[in-house]
Amino acid sequence: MNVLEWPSQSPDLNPIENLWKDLKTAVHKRSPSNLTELELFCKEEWAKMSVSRCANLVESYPKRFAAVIAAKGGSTKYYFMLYEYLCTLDFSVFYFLKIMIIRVMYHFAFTSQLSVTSFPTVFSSSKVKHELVANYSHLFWVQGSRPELQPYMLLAHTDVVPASEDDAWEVPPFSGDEKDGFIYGRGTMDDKGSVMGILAALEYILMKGYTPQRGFYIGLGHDEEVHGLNGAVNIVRLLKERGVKLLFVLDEGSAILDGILKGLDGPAALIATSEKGATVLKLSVSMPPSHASMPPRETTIGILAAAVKRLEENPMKRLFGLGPEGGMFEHLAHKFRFPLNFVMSNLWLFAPLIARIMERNETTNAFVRTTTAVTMFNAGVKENVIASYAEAFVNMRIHSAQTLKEVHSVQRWSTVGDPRVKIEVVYGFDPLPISPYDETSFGFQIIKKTVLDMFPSMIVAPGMCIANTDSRHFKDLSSSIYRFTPAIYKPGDAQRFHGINERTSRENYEGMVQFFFRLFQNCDIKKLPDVSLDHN
Ligand SMILES: CCCCCCCC/C=C\CCCCCCCC(=O)N[C@@H](Cc1c[nH]c2ccccc12)C(=O)O
Repeated sequence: MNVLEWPSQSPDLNPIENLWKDLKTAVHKRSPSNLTELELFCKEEWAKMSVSRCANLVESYPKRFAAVIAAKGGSTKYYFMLYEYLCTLDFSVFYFLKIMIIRVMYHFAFTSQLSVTSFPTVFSSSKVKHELVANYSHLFWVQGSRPELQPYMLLAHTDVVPASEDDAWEVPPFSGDEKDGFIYGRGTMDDKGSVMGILAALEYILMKGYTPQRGFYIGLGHDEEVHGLNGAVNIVRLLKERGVKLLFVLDEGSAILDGILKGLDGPAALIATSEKGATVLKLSVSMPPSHASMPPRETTIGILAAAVKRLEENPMKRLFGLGPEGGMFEHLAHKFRFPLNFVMSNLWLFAPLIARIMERNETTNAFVRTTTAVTMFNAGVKENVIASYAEAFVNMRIHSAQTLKEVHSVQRWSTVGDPRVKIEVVYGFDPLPISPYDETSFGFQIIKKTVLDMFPSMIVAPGMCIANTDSRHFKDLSSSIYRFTPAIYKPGDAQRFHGINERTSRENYEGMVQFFFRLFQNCDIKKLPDVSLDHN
């Protein structure tokens, strides 16, 4: 891995300076009267900063960069705009913000350079066209020798969710250190492992002098963890403008599960043919603030907490067997131990019983229903003031047998059930269509063949992605969207996604490179392999 220098600390080049200005102005307006209030207001105002404001600042980076080069490293107009604020900032109070933004900058510095030196053949080959999209996402076009063949596309993303060194990681989360055969670090599973696997495989295949017959695209998004609205969405826009239609799309979202589905003997490669829908709701309660010595019978916090508790105590209805997860378990049925094999083969009868067993575990519960997760709760400004405002964010993942509209109405009318709780929809989309997986589905069968080339006795079945991926933005470009990473996950690994000790084994990483190396070649085969889903 090519580790770059830290980005310049020039104020012209650091978007943190603009955010500090915003923060300072906002906090100043609220006139904090002591240190506690100052800290509180800072945190509240920081939480209010919009993603689009940050994205705009980051997007202005190339302009600033050009201005600094033009000034031969000297000051630019950007510097003078910020200078007065810089002079007044208390660096100790803002230290944690600074660290956060430096990390973001470091990330962008890495992704925008994308290791040209690590993949010299990729970046110098006449067969590969590389372009930056929305400044930080990458689009590669690898030209095939037979332009009449429809291209396919591989997706991955370079951005990650935050990780804190205070969270008891076995090795620092941004070190990329190897321990006992595992590479640790934020992003190793989600999703820098795929980025590196795809690029390393491309590097090798080009070095080998192989010319693919079927052209393909590689899209590496930079903002998947915040919905892909700049990266994936703009890649799709570009491809649409160019009239591209894709034979299939392959993204993260499922894997080889070994021991995660209880009762299943041996590992199973689950190629997800769909993904759940999602919605984020904001619940809020407002009332006039008052003195803590004369509390009203109910407070904003109490009302909202009760609504949140109702949401947690009343999960959405069981839908197991009514979506693509039904097909998944039926395909796997013969690999389950008795009596589960019999039960799984007869979901029409036993689905309600299996649902009750599966809902006991948080990973398998996600296949049973639309899930409800209360992820943020903010309220109160002072310990002796009755909070005038309380808000909670609820993140729901919608089962394929339900719609966004249905979920919204259930929450509004039955579960929250208190008109004092305002419900706003922050974001939402329906479950994704189910991609084909029959014997004539080129994408599915080629992915399956590639898995079987590597692991001849592996059971391969259509699966279901319980989270969300950038591939959902590609549904107008292809009806064959698959989510699968050739990594083997064991019990405990699911908790490493967005959690602590995210890691990938050396074997998984090697497997990733091998998989894509073989996939590039398998996509050139003339006739689909004669395999059916039941033959493994
Ligand atoms: C979530 C992991 C479950 C683990 C299950 C165990 C099996 C592991 C097999 C495969 C790996 C799954 C990979 C999932 C990729 C998830 C990518 C991701 O995290 N995307 C975000 C997108 C997102 C960001 N904010 C929101 C808000 C609302 C909906 C979606 C998103 C995500 O799904 O959270």
